[in-house]
Amino acid sequence: MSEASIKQAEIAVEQQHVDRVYARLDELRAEAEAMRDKSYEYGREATPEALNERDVMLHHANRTLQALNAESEGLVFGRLDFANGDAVHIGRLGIRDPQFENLLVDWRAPLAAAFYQATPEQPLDVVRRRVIRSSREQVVDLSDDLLDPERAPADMRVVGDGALMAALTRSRGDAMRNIVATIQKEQDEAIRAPEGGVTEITGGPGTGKTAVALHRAAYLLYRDQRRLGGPGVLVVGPSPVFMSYISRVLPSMGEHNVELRALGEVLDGVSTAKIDDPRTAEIKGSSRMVKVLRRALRLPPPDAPETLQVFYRGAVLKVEADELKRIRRSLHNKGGQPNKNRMRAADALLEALWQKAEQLADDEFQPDREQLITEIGERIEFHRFLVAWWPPVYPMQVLRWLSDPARLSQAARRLLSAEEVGLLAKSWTEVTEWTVADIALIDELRVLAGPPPKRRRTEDEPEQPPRPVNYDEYAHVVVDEAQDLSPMQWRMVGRRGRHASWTIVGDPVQSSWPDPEEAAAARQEALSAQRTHRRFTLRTNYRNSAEIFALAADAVRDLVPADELPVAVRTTGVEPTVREVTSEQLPSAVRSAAADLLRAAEGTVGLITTMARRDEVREWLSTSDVEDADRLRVVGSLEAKGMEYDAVVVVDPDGLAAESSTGRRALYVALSRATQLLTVLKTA
Ligand SMILES: Nc1ncnc2c1ncn2[C@@H]1O[C@H](COP(=O)(O)OP(=O)(O)OP(=O)(O)O)[C@@H](O)[C@H]1O
Repeated sequence: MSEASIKQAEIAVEQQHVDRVYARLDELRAEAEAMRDKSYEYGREATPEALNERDVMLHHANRTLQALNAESEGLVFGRLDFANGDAVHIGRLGIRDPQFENLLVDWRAPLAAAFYQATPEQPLDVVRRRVIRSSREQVVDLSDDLLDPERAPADMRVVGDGALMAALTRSRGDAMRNIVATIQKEQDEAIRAPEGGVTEITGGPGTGKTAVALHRAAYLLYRDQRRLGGPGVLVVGPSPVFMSYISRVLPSMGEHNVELRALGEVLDGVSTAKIDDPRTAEIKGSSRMVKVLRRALRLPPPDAPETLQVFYRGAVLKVEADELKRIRRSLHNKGGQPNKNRMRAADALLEALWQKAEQLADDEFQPDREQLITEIGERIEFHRFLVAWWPPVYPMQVLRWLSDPARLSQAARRLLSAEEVGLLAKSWTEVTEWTVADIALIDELRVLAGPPPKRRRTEDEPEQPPRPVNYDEYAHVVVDEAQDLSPMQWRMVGRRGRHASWTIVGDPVQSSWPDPEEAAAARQEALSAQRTHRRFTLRTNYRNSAEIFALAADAVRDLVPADELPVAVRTTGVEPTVREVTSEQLPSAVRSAAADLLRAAEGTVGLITTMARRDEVREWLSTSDVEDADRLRVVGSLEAKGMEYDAVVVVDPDGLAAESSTGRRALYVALSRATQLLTVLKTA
């Protein structure tokens, strides 16, 4: 038999099994739907037991349906043949036949671990590992590894080679896919590491850190649904574009209950993707800001009254400016959140008024302490004074107040330079949209100020759903592109995982944060409650061709020891194109490079340029009639973090490297985004 017909015969064998799996899937789906319908009937009897039973049944039925209805593509993707003649099929779910025999083993189950861990050196009783590729319910390709030829039966057929290579050369499209069929051993070790404490996964571009982090989340959810289910897992990443890029990976594995949030979306009620210029972002992210904000909250609000004067039974009681200042200082010195100290502030003012009254007491004016405090405390004018002098503070309003350079200088004395004060004040003047860096400051202020009193709902306002107040209920937090979190962002994210276990993935070489030591200290503080730290390093770059990665690595060779850079496994024989043009020629060069790559590559084409030039480059392309422009994405260097495109044009690499103090690293990120083709356009 020819090799092709052997393969066809083996495909037919696997197709039979795949058909059985899908038939059983239909049965299970029908059973779950029947259970769901039955649970509604239970609900009609309103006894507490019946309602409770209904909830349990409904929850179970819905979860089962969610898992069964996950994308059916690639449901069965692997098979292991063991030395004792047994065989199991591996898939995205576990499915048993009515006799409870395994038809399909969930990739996360212990029995499936050998699929990822067996090697020719350590075959773990596996003779043949088979990767099965399907299109919908049809098996289209197979690829085998013969791991233990000595123990293989004589009639065992081995077909195809390189399931991984085949997966890597396929075009990627707009959304990241799951890699369950081709997870590699070093990746699997990180995915299946125990849950507790901190699991840190580092590695260069394209080593699968994001993929591994998401598969780890799916694995942990499978292992401990009870603890991690519900809103138990939070995944934080750099940008909404990135979150949308990775958003299908977990649902494709049947996991829907994971919160994915970009750094600009971590805080409820406000969401932004706007990025400050590098210098301003650097100041806003620095841990010096904690003190600046603390001091800002101690300052009197703008237009606070300077004296307090009350007429009481014929006497004028007056608390002067200095004394009011002293009272404010002593209230703050006692600690506590200003919003929780409003009653204390009222008491302190009334006490000061009583002391004035006591000083004025004579034969005719005989004030009584209790009486005075009750009487003045109930007056509307006193409440008006209190609201102006010690108002409820709202985090965003405090930042707006700091657009006044004089006020900000006071809060930032000896912490920020005059230039830094100028930049911040300017960024908060007439804000129409907050920036990603502002979100961490707003969150810090939320905690420092305490909850403001609840505004009374007007009748036509809908009731808001209850929100978590302290955000610390997550059981597991995954941080992606962790090298880019500023100290203030570490504080914000750290608050979400006070009692959680953590998976942290990143690559220090790709960092755009200028002071790594400061960020490391903030990160250590955020994770200070964690006792266990385990580390994994991924060393193989699965994204770029070797030719593309060699050029990308040149951007950082003198910044990093060579053995800290990953190794790209795929050679294509296609070198990146580097072209030099004049500034005048650049717009047309960009248009023609984009058009060339759209013709040459399937899937997405990314144009990566400086943050400052992004809109201009978009403009150049919008006026051209490039075909297939819906496959084009124009992004600034920071927005390219974590992203991947089939082909990439890097526009003005020197400008990109010069854009910030970490520009060379940003250039390394930009040059390492392409899976197939790369064009670099330099300006002379
Ligand atoms: N074992 C694998 N099988 C198939 N594809 C893989 C495998 N590992 C990684 N990939 C693919 O390689 C690409 C890069 O993976 P990923 O984005 O997770 O890398 P990363 O380390 O997070 O990269 P970066 O640091 O550049 O953001 C993705 O397309 C991913 O699906």
